Amino acid sequence: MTRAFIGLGTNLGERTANLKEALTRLDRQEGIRVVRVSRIYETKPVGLLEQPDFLNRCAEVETSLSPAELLAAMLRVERDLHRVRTIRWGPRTIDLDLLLMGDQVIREPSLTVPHPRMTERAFVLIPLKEIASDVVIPPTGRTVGQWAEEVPDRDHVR
Ligand SMILES: Nc1nc2nc(S)n(CCO)c2c(=O)[nH]1
Repeated sequence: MTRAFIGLGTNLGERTANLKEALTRLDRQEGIRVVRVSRIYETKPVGLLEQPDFLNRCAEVETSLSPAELLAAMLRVERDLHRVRTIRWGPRTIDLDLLLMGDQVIREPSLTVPHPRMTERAFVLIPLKEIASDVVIPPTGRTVGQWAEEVPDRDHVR
């Protein structure tokens, strides 16, 4: 079993229901068990600024799947929640990002773990710190809590 961390985001439709449904569907998948979740945070959009505020949370899962299988399961949940990939960085019903997969470092065309932008994102680090403050982000050698201390725009996450 591997301990993985997933970032969830939504800024379209019934946002709270979208987050709840995504976690329910993830937990139902063979080989995935949701073991812990952060609370939900209201966050200012990063990237395309002219869009609705997001709700973000992070989840810890225990999984027997490979990283590619876990990512495929996450994409199925996005599709089932009618995630339409239209405008890059634009509004979405649900966005699932694979943040950490144990202490693995994966650099493949279709899969980069840890998530390449997670150390720059308050909307990831603040919720993640709540459930994984002492987890080290490879290969940086620094913990989620340490990265969260210095990430910009912490006040954009409430
Ligand atoms: N606050 C916030 N801004 C975002 N910009 C993008 S793209 N996303 C989607 C996640 O990559 C988000 C998000 O989840 N939260």
